[in-house]
Amino acid sequence: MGSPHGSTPRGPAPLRSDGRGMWALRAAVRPGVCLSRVVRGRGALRVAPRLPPWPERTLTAFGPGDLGDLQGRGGGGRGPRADGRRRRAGTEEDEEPEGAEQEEEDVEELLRREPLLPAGTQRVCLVHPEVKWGPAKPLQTRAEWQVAEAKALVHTLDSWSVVETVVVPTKTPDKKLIFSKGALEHLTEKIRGLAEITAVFLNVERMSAPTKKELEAAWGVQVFDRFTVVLHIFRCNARTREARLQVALAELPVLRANLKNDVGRLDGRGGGSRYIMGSGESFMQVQQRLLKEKEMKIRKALERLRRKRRLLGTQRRRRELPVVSVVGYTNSGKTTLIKALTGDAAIQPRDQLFATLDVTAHAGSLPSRMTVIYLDTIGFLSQLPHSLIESFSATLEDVAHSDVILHVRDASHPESELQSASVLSALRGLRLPAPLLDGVLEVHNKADLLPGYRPPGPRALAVSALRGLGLQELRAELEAAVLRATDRRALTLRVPLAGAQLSWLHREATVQDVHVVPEAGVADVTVIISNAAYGKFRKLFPE
Ligand SMILES: Nc1nc2c(ncn2[C@@H]2O[C@H](COP(=O)(O)OP(=O)(O)OP(=O)(O)O)[C@@H](O)[C@H]2O)c(=O)[nH]1
Ligand SMILES: [Mg+2]
Repeated sequence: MGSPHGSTPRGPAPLRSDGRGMWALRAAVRPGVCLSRVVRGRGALRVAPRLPPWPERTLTAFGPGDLGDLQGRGGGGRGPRADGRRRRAGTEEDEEPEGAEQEEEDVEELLRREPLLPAGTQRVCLVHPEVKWGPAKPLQTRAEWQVAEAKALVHTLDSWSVVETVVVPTKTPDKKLIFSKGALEHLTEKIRGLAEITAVFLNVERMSAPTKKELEAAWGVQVFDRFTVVLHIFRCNARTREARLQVALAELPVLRANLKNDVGRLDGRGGGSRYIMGSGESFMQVQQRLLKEKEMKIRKALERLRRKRRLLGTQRRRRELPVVSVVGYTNSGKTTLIKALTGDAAIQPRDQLFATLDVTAHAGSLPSRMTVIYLDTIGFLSQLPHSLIESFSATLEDVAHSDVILHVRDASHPESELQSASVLSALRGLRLPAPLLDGVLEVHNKADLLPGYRPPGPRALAVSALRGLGLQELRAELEAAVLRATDRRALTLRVPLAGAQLSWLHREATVQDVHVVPEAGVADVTVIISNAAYGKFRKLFPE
């Protein structure tokens, strides 16, 4: 993406989840953002966003960041479609295969299905198993921050609230028996006594189906794990078609587990293994087949979208606008920083987890007036199952194809180091090209909350996106990084007005500014030029 003038080609980066259960998500360019014109040179880009109603709060996402997508297509949800269908004549897009229309309708129908969790008010008792000792102890995180993050997840959902929090020591949060017998009895007594609660949020990554069944029977209310709650948030916040499909894919393991539970219940009444009349299939087999078919449909629809995105990526590369992916832990200030760097008044950062689920692209200019595209991405969160990451993995491809990665850290957060380690570990899991990973720029945001703050290490910059502090330095650093990554330089060259240099530069480079000095018969020309072209220029026009 955006690798002007012969930068190193980068292959697609196969994705894998990292070992820490970190994840990230990218969806599609926000619907309703219009890009009027994209060309090289100055003043080329104008973004006129029309915001859809945003959810109250976001974690992070990566958009395809495709300028084609900015052209009012953006994708699914409430916006115009980004569904892989042929839209414009004269592009490289393939014709839709026969029957695609019907398939699209089937998928739409499938996406209309009921959410996993019931709509409406939930008064939640948050149960946090605190690992006190043993190998499962998280390396750095303290219980209160895990609890705070879990509460923030719950409060992200409309009309959900945490009415009670219980921290229970455990040695084995990932096993079927999460609690010791005594602890479970004590907990059950407590939960049974909380008449006002409607559900329990057990703050473990993933609960097995038998554990869920057992706890629900003991406590008399539904029990959700972190995976289910995050999935529900995604489902509520997903706007684009791609995000919705990815949520549907991520839901499948839960549906399969629920099916086993349901059939188990039926079996208890002697019904689960009965054959459906005449079909030769048991109830369980029919349901499994339907889920398999659903999975195939979703995967096919996603593949169509991704093919489309790859094509658009090729088109964008031709337009030669460099791309900066802005990544970071949720709530670190990514969206606020992009707003500050681009002056895009329509961007609305929210103090809420997973507010940014759909990736959006925003144009901004750097000191030499070079236009860059900032991709706002979905945030990272620790302790989420790999299957969730895998479902969303394709949406991270754009980060692998960007020119520079800007890692935004919340320097004021007590767990800033841990968050940073999680993000870097997730980025490593994306198997990004080495130069991209090595060149990650780090900004320590929210410096306004830490008077006199100096970031440790030479490569980090302290900024306040909210107060506009440190942005000049950041823009200069970004420009240097973009030029490095795209193998170009920004120069001001003095050329004779009578010579062929000026027209050569207009042809072979991006002329940003021409300042004529008539009395000397020369012009000072500011250009962004590839190193190769500059070599040619010097050969043709020696100093
Ligand atoms: N004090 C202070 N607050 C900031 C700063 N930057 C962002 N914030 C606040 O931090 C909160 C989160 O900001 P966002 O820009 O939405 O963060 P994000 O990283 O995009 O979050 P997600 O999209 O949810 O991952 C908002 O309430 C911002 O006002 C800053 O420099 N200083
Ligand atoms: Mg955001």
